[in-house]
Amino acid sequence: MENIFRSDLFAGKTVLVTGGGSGIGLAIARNFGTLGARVVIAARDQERLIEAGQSLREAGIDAIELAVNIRDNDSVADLIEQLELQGIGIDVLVNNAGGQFAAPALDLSANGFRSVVDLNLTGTFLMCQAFARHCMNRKLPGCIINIVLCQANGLPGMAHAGAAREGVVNLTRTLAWEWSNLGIRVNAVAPGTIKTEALDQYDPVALQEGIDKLLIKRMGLPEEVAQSVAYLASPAAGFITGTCLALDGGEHLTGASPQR
Ligand SMILES: CCCCCCCCC/C=C/C(=O)SCCNC(=O)CCNC(=O)[C@H](O)C(C)(C)COP(=O)(O)OP(=O)(O)OC[C@H]1O[C@@H](n2cnc3c(N)ncnc32)[C@H](O)[C@@H]1OP(=O)(O)O
Ligand SMILES: NC(=O)C1=CN([C@@H]2O[C@H](COP(=O)(O)OP(=O)(O)OC[C@H]3O[C@@H](n4cnc5c(N)ncnc54)[C@H](OP(=O)(O)O)[C@@H]3O)[C@@H](O)[C@H]2O)C=CC1
Repeated sequence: MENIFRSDLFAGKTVLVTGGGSGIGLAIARNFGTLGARVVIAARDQERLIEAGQSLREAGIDAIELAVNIRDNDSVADLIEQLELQGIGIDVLVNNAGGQFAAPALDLSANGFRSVVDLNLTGTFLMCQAFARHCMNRKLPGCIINIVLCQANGLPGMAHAGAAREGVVNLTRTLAWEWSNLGIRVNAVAPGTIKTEALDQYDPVALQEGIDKLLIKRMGLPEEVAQSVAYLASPAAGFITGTCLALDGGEHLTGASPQR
């Protein structure tokens, strides 16, 4: 996909992408790297992360891999501490790590519900808070982009994820208020169905039914998410905060993918 941005747009900036070792997160990291940024990718699976980092370096991108479990506050604090010890300042945080499993609400165990909220909502909050403290230490502004999930019309079959992601959208608005005086802009991007390997865990028939309902009848591409994120992090979006951009082929109008 053609990149519409200037190749030195993020020169001198460092971008941290959680879940940057795969799928959408890796596309986001690659895009920022192509636009001149140093990128830090962080996730749990170190083997996959190192492979992703190598692929970025082979493309001439300055990339660093670090371990993090965003559900664990100590692990989040360790990540930031390691960056600060290495003298690396983060300018842009992309909270992309997340996920869920499909299950009807009646079948969800309390622990299953909790684990998805813990990952997507609490984990995102912990990363945001650690980043805001990092910005305060540096006395520099920052930018947060939270990747959520198209949930505007409810999310049948994924009640835990819908609730958690709507929570992140509201968190995005609240943090935009609270941290405006720190010069931190906070926005979200809500992708619909995006073509990544992670979709293999979903029923292909349910996925196709969802796509058939869209106004733009195809899956989105990770690179399309990456370019929207780059826009929101760029000076062109300097007057935008507290918003959530739907990137979903119209799914926020037509409704979510059908329940299984
Ligand atoms: C509708 C069509 C849409 C079709 C339309 C679909 C559009 C898709 C758009 C979105 C795409 C993506 O997000 S793609 C991203 C894909 N990647 C992922 O989703 C992976 C992320 N998943 C995870 O990280 C984890 O599995 C996560 C869900 C957080 C749970 O982590 P934990 O380590 O806590 O997991 P565990 O300890 O094993 O389990 C905790 C509890 O959750 C329950 N649990 C875990 N996996 C389960 C499963 N597959 N099915 C049932 N229950 C499960 C367990 O039984 C436990 O409950 P008890 O037994 O009661 O203890
Ligand atoms: N593909 C799609 O259609 C859509 C995806 N999304 C969202 O976009 C994001 C990326 O999805 P996609 O690339 O498709 O899927 P992936 O499964 O490839 O991405 C999820 C990433 O999150 C990381 N991750 C999961 N749990 C944790 C954790 N506890 N701590 C740190 N990192 C974690 C994973 O790495 P690791 O396992 O190594 O920790 C992985 O890199 C997710 O939040 C997803 O829900 C939203 C809408 C649609």
